[in-house]
Amino acid sequence: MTQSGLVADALSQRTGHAVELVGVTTEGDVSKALLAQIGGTGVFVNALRDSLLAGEVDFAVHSLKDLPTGPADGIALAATPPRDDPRDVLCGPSKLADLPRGARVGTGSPRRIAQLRALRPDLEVVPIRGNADTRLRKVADGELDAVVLAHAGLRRLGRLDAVAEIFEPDQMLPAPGQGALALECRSDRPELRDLLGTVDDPMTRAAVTAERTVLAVLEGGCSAPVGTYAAEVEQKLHLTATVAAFDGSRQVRLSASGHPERAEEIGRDLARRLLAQGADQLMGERD
Ligand SMILES: NCc1[nH]cc(CCC(=O)O)c1CC(=O)O
Repeated sequence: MTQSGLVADALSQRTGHAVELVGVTTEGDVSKALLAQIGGTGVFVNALRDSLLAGEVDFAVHSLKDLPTGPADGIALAATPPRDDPRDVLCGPSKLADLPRGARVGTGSPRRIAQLRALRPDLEVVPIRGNADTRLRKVADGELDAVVLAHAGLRRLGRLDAVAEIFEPDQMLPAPGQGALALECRSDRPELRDLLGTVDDPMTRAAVTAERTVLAVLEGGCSAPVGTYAAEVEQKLHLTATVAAFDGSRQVRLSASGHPERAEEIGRDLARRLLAQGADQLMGERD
């Protein structure tokens, strides 16, 4: 609701149209199952798309990283607004290096677990679910020593005060699409698509296209230990991607760059190079 409100304000400003927020509860909001088990199949997305197709709402705002990589029938990606900070953060009493040996760190994301274990093999990683406030409360209550969350989500909720450390992409590569939003509408509404397109940012779209193509070629969802980060460097799109063993013992990490218009090709080539270096074997391993 918070991020949709921000998008509604930006759209009203650009187009002069009033935007009404309609709350839709998704399976991802209510299910207690770990995202590593139910994620990647659109649990935060499907109910919103059903609402679009039923004509109950005109457009939907998603966190782009929650979108499955495959296309959806009758649905168009009308805009990717300028991306927020894509990095992951540690919330707790200290930076990662200063946490005591064996500290309990909450995250259910195989990508974050694998990269955390590579940085600090001694930590006890504890799977958690729930929204950001629920997770932060577990630290405040002393149930956990720290949690890993996305900077973008915390910023939108006004909870950056909880951040102890921002992970640079060379320590922890974010999820494909992290920090970016996706505006979807029905593909049979070209005028609406144009209106929504007023908040589109082409460089964000190029970056998330490259990142999500890596994930698609690796056939991973949000449960895959795949980290990516693409950004503009000297007018080129620079992409880095990693596949990490779940126990943190090994990582394949590669980079590529090219013209932003070739984002998909850059992502596809990088994914193939990762596979050639054993990425598929790393992805198949659990514990
Ligand atoms: N899968 C949960 C999810 N989906 C989007 C965000 C917020 C960050 C974003 O918009 O990319 C989060 C929470 C998190 O990862 O901490």
